[in-house]
Amino acid sequence: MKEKLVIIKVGGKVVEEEATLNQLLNDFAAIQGNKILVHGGGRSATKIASLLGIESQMVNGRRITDAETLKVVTMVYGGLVNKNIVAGLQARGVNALGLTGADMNAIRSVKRPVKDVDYGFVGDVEQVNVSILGDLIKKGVVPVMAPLTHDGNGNMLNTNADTIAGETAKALADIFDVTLVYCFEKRGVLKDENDDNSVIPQITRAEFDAYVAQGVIQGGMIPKLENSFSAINAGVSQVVITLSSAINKNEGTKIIK
Ligand SMILES: Nc1ncnc2c1ncn2[C@@H]1O[C@H](COP(=O)(O)OP(=O)(O)O)[C@@H](O)[C@H]1O
Ligand SMILES: CC(=O)N[C@@H](CCC(=O)OP(=O)(O)O)C(=O)O
Repeated sequence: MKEKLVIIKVGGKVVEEEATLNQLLNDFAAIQGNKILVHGGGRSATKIASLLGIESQMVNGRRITDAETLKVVTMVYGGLVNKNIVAGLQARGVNALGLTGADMNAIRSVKRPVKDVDYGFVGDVEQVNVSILGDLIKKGVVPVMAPLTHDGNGNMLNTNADTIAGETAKALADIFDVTLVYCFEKRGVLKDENDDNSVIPQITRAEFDAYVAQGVIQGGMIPKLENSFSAINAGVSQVVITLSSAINKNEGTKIIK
């Protein structure tokens, strides 16, 4: 039987606020056994870019990443956000190791080809290094993964954190029994975005398509669910979308194959 592995992905709004981040780190520290934390930080990058006079542009939930923006996201995700989380986990007795995709060649990607949109320095994941991540985890190390990858030719690339979590979960499902939890500031996928009591407890692909057609599910929730279905159909045992303070509770929206 495969050992269990829990992968938690936490989004930008939670990591940017001290109180919600601290709560998440407490809850993450309480998880027993093998685990990985994948973080975003999109909101922090947008704020710091703005302070530097760089305007942010998102298309389909993805950041248009020109050369200057790439410098900002590398500093913010690989530096500020990642190291704050690593230090916070170390303070809680978790042996966290911060990684971008370049570190130990953890995730290699290819610059997204220009079709309708030129996303600039955005990477599509090609390969997750299962042996390196597996070895680290089996040694008791807890990887903390930033939403950055590399192309193997010396270039960093910006990669959406939901995708990092989904692709890492899929790759590690070869050697672990993986549970993937997307946590954010809402209680799950909602029937009415403004009503926190309207959580959809479980969702199939067909229901997802219908909700998108009705406009119930939109924006950043669409790629999050696309990543979720991709993971559950590629051998990940469980995928859940839930509130960041509920990662250890049996709540939120469960993705059904
Ligand atoms: N039906 C829905 N239920 C919950 N959130 C939704 C829904 N439709 C759209 N959203 C939006 O999706 C957002 C989550 O996507 P995103 O901002 O990419 O998350 P993250 O911060 O985790 O990366 C929510 O903040 C919410 O505004
Ligand atoms: C290519 C791309 O869009 N990358 C994302 C990476 C950060 C991210 O995904 O952060 P959240 O989880 O907080 O949204 C971005 O720069 O916004």
